[in-house]
This record gives sequence, structure tokens and C-alpha cells, in this order.
Amino acid sequence: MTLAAPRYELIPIRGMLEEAERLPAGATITVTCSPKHGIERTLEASVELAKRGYVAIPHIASRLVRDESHLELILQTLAQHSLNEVFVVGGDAPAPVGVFNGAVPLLEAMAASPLRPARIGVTGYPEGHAEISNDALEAALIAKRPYADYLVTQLCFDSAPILQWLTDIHQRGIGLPAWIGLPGVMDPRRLLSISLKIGIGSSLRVLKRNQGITRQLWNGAYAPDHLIDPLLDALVEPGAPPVCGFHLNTFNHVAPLLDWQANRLAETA
Ligand SMILES: NC(=O)C1=CN([C@@H]2O[C@H](COP(=O)(O)OP(=O)(O)OC[C@H]3O[C@@H](n4cnc5c(N)ncnc54)[C@H](O)[C@@H]3O)[C@@H](O)[C@H]2O)C=CC1
Ligand SMILES: Nc1nc(=O)c2c([nH]1)NC[C@@H]1CN(c3ccc(C(=O)N[C@@H](CCC(=O)O)C(=O)O)cc3)CN21
Repeated sequence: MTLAAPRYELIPIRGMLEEAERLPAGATITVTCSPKHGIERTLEASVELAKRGYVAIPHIASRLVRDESHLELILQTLAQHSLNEVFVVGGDAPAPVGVFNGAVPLLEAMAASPLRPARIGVTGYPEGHAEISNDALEAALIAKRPYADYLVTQLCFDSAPILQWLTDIHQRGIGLPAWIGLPGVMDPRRLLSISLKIGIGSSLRVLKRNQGITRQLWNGAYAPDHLIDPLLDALVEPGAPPVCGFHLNTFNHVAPLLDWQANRLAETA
């Protein structure tokens, strides 16, 4: 377990390529997908990143895929550009634009295609989801298992639920390793508003109860040390759940995150 080779998540908006250029050559970059900009924007950005030598992993929002032929077009684009890994999510669209109402039916349709990408990631929720019941999340996780290679955990501001959830799915034999989603280094007010927008509530309340972290959250930049320290300690224990590494949600603020990462690595070297 180390911070040495994380994944970096970027949002495909103006300035994304300049942010990407700050990252180490060949870095692995996942590209978000929103109802506002659609899947095509995510694919175009991923192709640009791949051309520049990065390993690009587009997020595919299932609810934005119209039908089987739209899916086939997406898979063709991926194959043409040797993008052989995707992160499949339901997507934040309040209603599906077409026939796929979540990740599971899209994964089933992908599995039936000869153009299925070689590796597929799916979501995990250490503290549940604001709009989706725990039962529905659990059913979806079980249904995704045969199609998925790994999980990426949703943003969470408390290490305890992350560890608890990873341990729980490991003990139940779900058998998928996880990339642990961490918030990047940035203005805490922006982070707070993003978190509220994407429906992350309960661990923010944990943060507010913690005086030390509240100070860190409101003065200067937020940095995820309070999350990563307990995770690094716990995940090297024998019998710990399988973890691939850290998935850093940069929100396109790459420079402060790289400074923080370099400092952390220098401290532990
Ligand atoms: N955890 C993460 O890193 C990320 C999470 N998301 C968001 O998480 C939500 C669910 O995506 P998945 O975890 O892949 O769930 P999923 O597609 O596996 O769906 C689980 C259950 O929730 C329903 N569902 C799916 N999307 C929904 C939505 N937007 N609103 C209400 N119900 C929905 C499905 O019909 C299913 O019953 C979406 O809002 C998605 O955009 C998006 C990107 C990254
Ligand atoms: N529910 C949910 N949806 C997601 O898309 C998502 C998660 N959760 N959790 C992990 C990451 C975080 N993601 C995010 C979070 C925030 C923005 C965001 O702030 N977007 C701004 C700027 C984009 C623009 O200017 O168009 C926005 O206003 O939507 C984007 C992706 C993508 N992932």
C-alpha cells in the first residue's frame, strides 16, 4: 500500500489538458462523465490523453447511453484508440436517457459484445448513497461482481467507514480489490460544495465534530492526511482487504496535490 502510483481523476472541462501535463509521464488518469457534458466529451478527452501517452480510463455513465447501438459506437471508439479500461457508473442523470437505468444492465450488454474492454471498474459506497437504498446498492454490487475487475470507493471524509466497508466485503467474499477514492488538496469551501452536490453528507458531519480537522478544513487548503494515515496503517496488517491503491479526485487542481504527494513520499522514504 503506497501513495507512489495513484490514479488521478480529471474533469473534462476547459484547462483539463494543461492540468494533465503537470502529471508524471504515463500517469493513469480517469475522466469523469456528467449529464451536463455527456459521454462523448469524456471519450474525446480520454482520446486526447491517450495520444499524449497517459493511460486514460473514461467513466461511462450508463444512464446516458441511449441503446445498444449507442453502446456499440462507444465500444468502437474505445477499441480504435486502444482504451481498454473503463469505469462504469449509473451516472447522475435523474432519469435514464434510454434503455439502461443503471450500471448492471450496461455491464451485461458490454459483456455480450466482442468489443468488451479488457478491464472494468465499478463503484463502492463506504457510507451509502444519498439517493439509493443500501439494499439496492448491495443488490447492484452482487450483480456487478461477475463483470468487474475492481471497485473504486466513493469520496468519504472518514477512514473508519472506508476500512469497515472494505473489511466487510472482503469477509463476505465479494473478492474485488479496491482503489480507495480520496479528495485532493484544495480550497475547503469548494470541496464542501462539491461534496454536497454529489450527495456526500454523513462523513462531512464527522469532519465537523473533529476540531483539528475542522480547523484544517476552514483555514488554508484541505489535504487528506487524516484519511490516508489510518488507511496506510491498517491496510498493511495481515489479512487486510485487498487494495490496489489510491484514486485521487483532483477536481483539476493538480499542482497542490502533487506537492502534497511529493512531501508525503519524502517523509516516508
Ligand atoms: N462512486 C463513485 O465514484 C461515483 C459515483 N457516481 C454516481 O453514483 C450513483 C450511482 O451509480 P452506481 O453506483 O454505478 O449505481 P448503479 O448504476 O449500480 O445503481 C444502483 C441502483 O441505483 C439505481 N440508480 C442508478 N443511478 C441512479 C441515480 N442517478 N439516481 C437514482 N438511482 C440510481 C439503479 O437503478 C440501481 O437500482 C450515480 O449518481 C453515479 O453517477 C458517479 C461517478 C463516480
Ligand atoms: N455522484 C457522483 N458523481 C460523480 O460524478 C462522481 C462522484 N459521485 N464521486 C466521485 C467523483 C467526483 N466527481 C466529480 C465531482 C465534482 C465535479 C464538479 O464539480 N463539476 C463541476 C465542474 C464541471 C463544469 O464546470 O462543467 C460542475 O459544475 O459540475 C465533477 C466530477 C466525479 N465522481
